[in-house]
Amino acid sequence: MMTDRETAPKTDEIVLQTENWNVYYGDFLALKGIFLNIPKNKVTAFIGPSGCGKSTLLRCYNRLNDLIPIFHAEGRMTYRGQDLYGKDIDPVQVRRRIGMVFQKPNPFPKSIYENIAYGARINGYKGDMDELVERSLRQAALWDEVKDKLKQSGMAISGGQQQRLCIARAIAIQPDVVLMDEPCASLDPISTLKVEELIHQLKEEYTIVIVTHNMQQASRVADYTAFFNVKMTDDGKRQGYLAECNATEVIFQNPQEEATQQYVSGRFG
Ligand SMILES: Nc1ncnc2c1ncn2[C@@H]1O[C@H](COP(=O)(O)OP(=O)(O)OP(=O)(O)O)[C@@H](O)[C@H]1O
Repeated sequence: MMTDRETAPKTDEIVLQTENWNVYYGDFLALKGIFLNIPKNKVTAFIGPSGCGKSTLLRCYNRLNDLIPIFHAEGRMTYRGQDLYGKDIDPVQVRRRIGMVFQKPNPFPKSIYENIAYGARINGYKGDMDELVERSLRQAALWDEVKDKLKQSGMAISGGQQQRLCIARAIAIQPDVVLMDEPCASLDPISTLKVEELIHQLKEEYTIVIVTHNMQQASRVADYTAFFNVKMTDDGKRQGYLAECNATEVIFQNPQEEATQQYVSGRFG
């Protein structure tokens, strides 16, 4: 059996690193002993059965769990070598560098243009706003579909377009990392493929971590895949842990752990 320390990719430049990371909700230890490296300009997918802590870990990376009063974490999590949970770290600044796209598209009830411009403006963007809006929408592969209706509501477009608008909004503030929590869960197959193509392009500029329940999606988009699992504790609690992380083709074709093999071949989860 591999040790946890051996589960992380080592060859690439590392952007996010966790060492012996434990997450509690109240006194419930939801995620235990995570050692994981997230490499630069790659897509890392988190897969695993429900409740294994994929979203919990993802939300740790941009301090989003801070908003949950019963959350607390132990261990070390660094972003480019800096302690993400250090006393002098401003979570708002963290979220500027490490953006997030959620499962359900959540555009602001504002125009398509303002969906991009608003965040950029409150983040102090001083450049040409028209240019930023166009560039962000182009990067999100949405420009051609919305260029003639920038003043229309961002909520009056299809779900797939809304999700690409949310991605455009996330990248408009020029983050370093984009976290995606099941970004295609509410999309039709064609929109899903568009978002997957987009993820491929975005990794040229950004580091991406994606939670997905869709194993085909992980195999299509991810360079690395981390398989999380749950185990029953003696007192009957379901505790999440990182079973294995490796190059995606290894996880899908030649995993080291029996549970990974069973999960990727659809035998549980
Ligand atoms: N806000 C919260 N308060 C208390 N417990 C929570 C909270 N959020 C998550 N949990 C618990 O933490 C564990 C991990 O949940 P999490 O949502 O991270 O798992 P997941 O792998 O993303 O699951 P899914 O695939 O179903 O979305 C679960 O036992 C869950 O019930």
